[in-house]
Amino acid sequence: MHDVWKVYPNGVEALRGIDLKIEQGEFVYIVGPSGSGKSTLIKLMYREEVPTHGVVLINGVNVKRVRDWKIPHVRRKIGVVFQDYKLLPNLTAYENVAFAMEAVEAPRRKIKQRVEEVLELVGLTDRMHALPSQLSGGEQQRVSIARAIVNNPTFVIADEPTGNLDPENSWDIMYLLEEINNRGTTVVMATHNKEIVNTMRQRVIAIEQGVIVRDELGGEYGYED
Ligand SMILES: Nc1ncnc2c1ncn2[C@@H]1O[C@H](COP(=O)(O)OP(=O)(O)OP(=O)(O)O)[C@@H](O)[C@H]1O
Repeated sequence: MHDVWKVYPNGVEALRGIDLKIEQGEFVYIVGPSGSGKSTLIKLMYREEVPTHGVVLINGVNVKRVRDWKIPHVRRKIGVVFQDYKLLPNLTAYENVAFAMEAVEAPRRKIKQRVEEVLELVGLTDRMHALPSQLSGGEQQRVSIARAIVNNPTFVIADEPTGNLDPENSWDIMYLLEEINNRGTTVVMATHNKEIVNTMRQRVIAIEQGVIVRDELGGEYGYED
């Protein structure tokens, strides 16, 4: 990101001059007080929002210049994980993950093999025919991680992935993200979880009022909440 500003239509300056480079294979936490701009920064990374000013490059592609019809092509290389999972309620765990491959028109014969592979990685082989409503929060988040990685993205973005989970399930999710990162995938995660950031030391970028105030390798959470 080069001098990135995001001003919402109501005049709120959510980001004010962000300069940031994340290399392939890094693990980065985005921290900061509520309303400081973390989600906005993350939305720019998966092209949910475009900058008001400045340049966002994802894998070398300027997201502002991407035509609408090409957005799915850019997103294919990005997996996104949300606090509230965002699974399709009428599809099973298996179908939720398969849907992400169908959306990018993966060959039918590959879908079954790959979906079963990622569901095994997240430890849900025996729950794959359950609906989201029949799964615990931790299990639902593991389905959403399987969905995020099924197309072999170059990076995974997680916006408070442990926000709705108890400590044990939160750690399970973190070990999965660590495993995904160890395989070479870049992971960017916005979080309020002090214990996780201070235990699993990684690069920490702190934002306050839309400005980067700290960027440290092996950093700490640094706030009291
Ligand atoms: N769609 C929107 N329209 C207008 N203002 C917005 C919009 N989205 C966010 N904002 C504002 O932009 C600022 C940054 O919001 P953002 O959601 O990026 O913060 P955050 O750091 O992720 O907060 P939290 O930790 O509470 O999730 C806030 O003042 C927020 O009210």
